[in-house]
Amino acid sequence: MPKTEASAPGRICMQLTRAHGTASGSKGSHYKGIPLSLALSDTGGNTHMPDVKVKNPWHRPVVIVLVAFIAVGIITMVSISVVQHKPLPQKYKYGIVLDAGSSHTSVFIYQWPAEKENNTGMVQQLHTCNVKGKGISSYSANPNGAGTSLQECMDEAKQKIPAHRHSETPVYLGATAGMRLLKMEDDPASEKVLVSVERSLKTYPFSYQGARILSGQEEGAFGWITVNYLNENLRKPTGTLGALDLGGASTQITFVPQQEIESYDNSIDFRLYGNDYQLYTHSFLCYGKDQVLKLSMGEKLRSTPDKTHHIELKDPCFHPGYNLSKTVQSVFDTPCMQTVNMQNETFTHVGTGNWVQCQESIRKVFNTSHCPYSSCSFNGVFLPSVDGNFGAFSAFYFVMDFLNLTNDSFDKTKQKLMTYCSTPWKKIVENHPRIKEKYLSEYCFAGTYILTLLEDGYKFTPENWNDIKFIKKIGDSDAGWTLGYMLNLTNMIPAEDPDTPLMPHGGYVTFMLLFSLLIVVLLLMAYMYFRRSTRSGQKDIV
Ligand SMILES: Nc1ncnc2c1ncn2[C@@H]1O[C@H](COP(=O)(O)OP(=O)(O)O)[C@@H](O)[C@H]1O
Ligand SMILES: [Ca+2]
Repeated sequence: MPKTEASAPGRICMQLTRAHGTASGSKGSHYKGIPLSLALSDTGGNTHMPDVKVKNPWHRPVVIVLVAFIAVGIITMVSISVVQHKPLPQKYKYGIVLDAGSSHTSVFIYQWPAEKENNTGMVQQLHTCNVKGKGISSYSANPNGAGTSLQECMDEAKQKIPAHRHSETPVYLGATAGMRLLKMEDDPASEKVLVSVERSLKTYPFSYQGARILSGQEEGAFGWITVNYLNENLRKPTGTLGALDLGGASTQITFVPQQEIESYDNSIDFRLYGNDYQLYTHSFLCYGKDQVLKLSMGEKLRSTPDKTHHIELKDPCFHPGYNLSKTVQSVFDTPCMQTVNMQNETFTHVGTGNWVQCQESIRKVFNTSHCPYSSCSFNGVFLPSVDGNFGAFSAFYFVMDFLNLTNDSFDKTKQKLMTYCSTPWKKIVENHPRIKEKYLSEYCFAGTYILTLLEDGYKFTPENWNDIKFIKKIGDSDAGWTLGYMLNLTNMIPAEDPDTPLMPHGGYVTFMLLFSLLIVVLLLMAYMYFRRSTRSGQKDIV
């Protein structure tokens, strides 16, 4: 883990204190006029005492020069320390992370002040670019296309980052559930896609650091680090924010639980800024919203009694009046479920817009029949009881924001969803002419899935529903795993709390100036005092 640094201002302050001590010491050696008293005792009872004129030692040029030197020395020292600690014109460093998701790839450019990389909240998102087309896992049949697809956004990154910083700017690509599924389905194809994106990223003047598939735990943990870093929770003793991420192919839940974590796979330990955290995290592969839609449609197709004739799939999660011919292949082209043999290659997807039935059908994708722990979410996965506030981002936010459900009570959310799902498709299209019809048609399903996942899956209740904050950004930065991933790989989150300067720069400079002025004044006062006392001594002698 990264080093901690001792702060320079502290060291300089120490030197100054010592310099002060030396100055008073040298003053002491001139005090009391010892040579003078010795000369007097030597003269004893000599009655023919000559008219001794003792010279004031402070008037000796050497002493005056010495005092002047001390004063100049102190002033020089303070000036150097001021210049040394003057905030330089802000220099930024940069980092690039590519989020290769199942549905699409986004390029994130981060920047941070070069001298403050170990402080929380210092790294900010400078720019994002959405790669045109689908996610890299969709290029399994044409792997070279995956690398080429990144070019436009990477060219943009070259423009956004100053050229003299290019060579030191790290670039990381992290792929999530789409690539996890492709790896399961066709390992060589997933390797080819990774090689293709690697080759493409290496053609840029940045410092290429690797392209890999993140594990579900990493995706959850880095999302948690991102939201807590951005909220500046990590250096405070206050509580942390749980993280809920919903993608197209997987979903993650990560938080600090109150109870013991009963399964090893769900536990991650961190030491950040001197605090220990034990996180609970779980990633449900195949439970992203696009895969669950396939699971739920596949289930409906499977349970159709007559598979020999053209199937009209009546779907309560789609709006009344929605009617579209789809291929069977488009539902079963996933390793998340087994294919069903059907006579026809297509079916008609017909919406009926019934929220209660929609939720019933979604519940079927959660297996709650077994739980080897004291409590489970679904599919036999351990889940401690959810505790504290949660940030829900990615598709959790996109869907709930579209449905205008980011600030409602649980009951109101349910009620509004019911009304929305039963709204005729024609009206929905009329109301949202600019939104892609594929997205638009799926919001009823996606909203219902989110509610069901949070309530039935994660056991949120109407009472703690509002502990979930649907968020897109914190400050200027998107909530998501990418920032946490980069902070970790660049060692920007130290295990121990970095030393902070004793006082802010302005205060430090003022303190140093006042302190050295005080020393000069004291020296002058001492000079005046001893001049006077040596004069009166001379008078006594004379
Ligand atoms: N504006 C939007 N409205 C609804 N859904 C969106 C919007 N933008 C992105 N999404 C969805 O968010 C999800 C993002 O998932 P993604 O990160 O690609 O996958 P994963 O994290 O599972 O690898 C996808 O389901 C995508 O369709
Ligand atoms: Ca994602």
